[in-house]
Amino acid sequence: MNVRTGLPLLVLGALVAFPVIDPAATYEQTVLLMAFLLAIQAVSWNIISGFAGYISLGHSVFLGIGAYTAGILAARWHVNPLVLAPLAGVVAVVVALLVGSVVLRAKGPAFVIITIALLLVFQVLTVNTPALTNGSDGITLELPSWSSDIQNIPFYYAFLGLLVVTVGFAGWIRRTKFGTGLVAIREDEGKAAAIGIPTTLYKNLAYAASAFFVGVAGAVYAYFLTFLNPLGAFNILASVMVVLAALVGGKGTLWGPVVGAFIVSFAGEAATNFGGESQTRLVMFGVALVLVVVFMPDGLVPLLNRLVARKRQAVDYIDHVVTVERRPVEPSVPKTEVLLEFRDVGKAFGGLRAVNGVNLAVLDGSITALIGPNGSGKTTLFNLVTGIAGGHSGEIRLAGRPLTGLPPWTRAHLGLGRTFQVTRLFKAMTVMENVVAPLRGFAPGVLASDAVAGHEADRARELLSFVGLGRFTTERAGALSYGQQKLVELAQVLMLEPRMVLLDEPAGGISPGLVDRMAEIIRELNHRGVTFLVVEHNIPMVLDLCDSVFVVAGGSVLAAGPPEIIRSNPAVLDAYLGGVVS
Ligand SMILES: Nc1ncnc2c1ncn2[C@@H]1O[C@H](COP(=O)(O)OP(=O)(O)OP(=O)(O)O)[C@@H](O)[C@H]1O
Repeated sequence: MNVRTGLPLLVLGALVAFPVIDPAATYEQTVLLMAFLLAIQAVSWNIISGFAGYISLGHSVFLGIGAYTAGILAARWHVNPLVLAPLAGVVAVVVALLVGSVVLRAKGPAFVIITIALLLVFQVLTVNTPALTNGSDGITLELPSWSSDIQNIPFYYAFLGLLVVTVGFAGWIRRTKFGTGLVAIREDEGKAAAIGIPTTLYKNLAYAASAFFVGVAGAVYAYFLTFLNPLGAFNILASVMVVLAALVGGKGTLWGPVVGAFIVSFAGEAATNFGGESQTRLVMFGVALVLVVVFMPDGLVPLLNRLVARKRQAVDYIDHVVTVERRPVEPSVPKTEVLLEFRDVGKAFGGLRAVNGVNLAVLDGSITALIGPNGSGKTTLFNLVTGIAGGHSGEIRLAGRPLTGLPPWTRAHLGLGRTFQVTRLFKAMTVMENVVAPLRGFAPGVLASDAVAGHEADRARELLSFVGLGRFTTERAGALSYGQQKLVELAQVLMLEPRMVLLDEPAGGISPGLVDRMAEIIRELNHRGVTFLVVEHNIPMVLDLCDSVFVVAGGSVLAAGPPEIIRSNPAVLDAYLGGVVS
């Protein structure tokens, strides 16, 4: 057993034993159970905000919803609120799904503000529905059914048990394909969609998953308090504490929110005890938030992890050298069928016509180039094909199927892969995680499957060896050289088993040796049946590699044909190629 599993088990053992050893320590039990409650919320918050990167500043809204669900029903049905706890969790999930389908369309600061507004909306709702909630007078619940001798001990174990389950749940999510998808969304949502991850569904499920245990805990909390009112149940300070806990410990990590919740709870308690007035607590949280954001933006757990990793790196440092395995390339077969077609496609950004009546056909099995001066509309055409940009005129078809209206992930599932001009790997993930992240299709079973396992992991290893990076699987993607990142991005796209790959400047910014390797890989993949549309400024490479070339200028196709013709076309030479063609 190592420190990572041994330490939590040791702490858990001590926490389980504590009330047995000292049953009369009511105050300490209360402090601890409040820390457990904060940790349950912070770990849950971490699913939507730490993993997926959507910062919810009003997350304790689900605590209030769980508490009110249990409070209202317990008062009406005269049942123990603990029995209603699972139902409270389900109600929180239903609210999260309903609310999430609207609020998760917003991103960044807009989403943060909406989540605060949500807290206030529920506060106003509970005040203004007295028939259901007893309005601002609140709901008084029956006292716990057990003897006052043991007082808080059942609540202590209920919250501790819930915390263990919540941590287990969050840890399991992080290990699944769903969890990897959430981290991909956090790192680069557009890219995640382009590699087949249905981002809208993932975000909604993450929001719902982050609400369940908070709702369950809300029901237990209602019984613990035996009194509920709108201001207490939908409290902004309680929500800020959840965020602070996750930030202090390290959002996005499994244990960070737990560690942070204990630190924040104990510090808050100390401020209340020694600070004189309750305002001390507010000032302290405000100052702590600023200090954490400025000096420890990643939180405590990642900081400790980095310190340990730095030591380790000094011992087993690996030299970053790409080994190139040369493969024979046979002549490709003639192509006649159209795979990708643009029919009179136009796209304007305000008054600027970036793409203007483009007609273009990429033959199945070909390597087709799209060249043109900077700003001529090449990347915009790629964005229209992959669905990153919409709102165009005309029609784009893949294998005869119109792509209009399809989200980027469905286009990826149809066999459309794409690399980016500036590589867009998920830099915080390992090379392996990056390569297994794409989804070739979506079925509910995918969500729960292991992120890095089985056939997919084997295939990823195979692809990484193919591009010459087999030994970098455990390396963080951000630590690789730019050229290596380009190759990993290509391996990532190949996981989609694409029919067609759009390459945006594959040779841009990489060393001459890697340019040759890249051309060789493209040729070999083409020989295996992959069709390419390549945007590239390295004209000698393009003319050598491609079967046909489209030249665009000012958003329109200026010339098209095989490389020999393009090489000698006076209009093309004039507009673009100049002296670079050899
Ligand atoms: N999101 C956007 N909003 C406004 N204008 C844009 C946007 N994207 C592209 N443009 C403009 O559209 C035109 C075409 O840009 P695009 O990036 O497609 O050209 P490009 O041929 O790919 O250029 P480069 O070779 O430099 O990458 C440019 O004038 C650019 O400024």
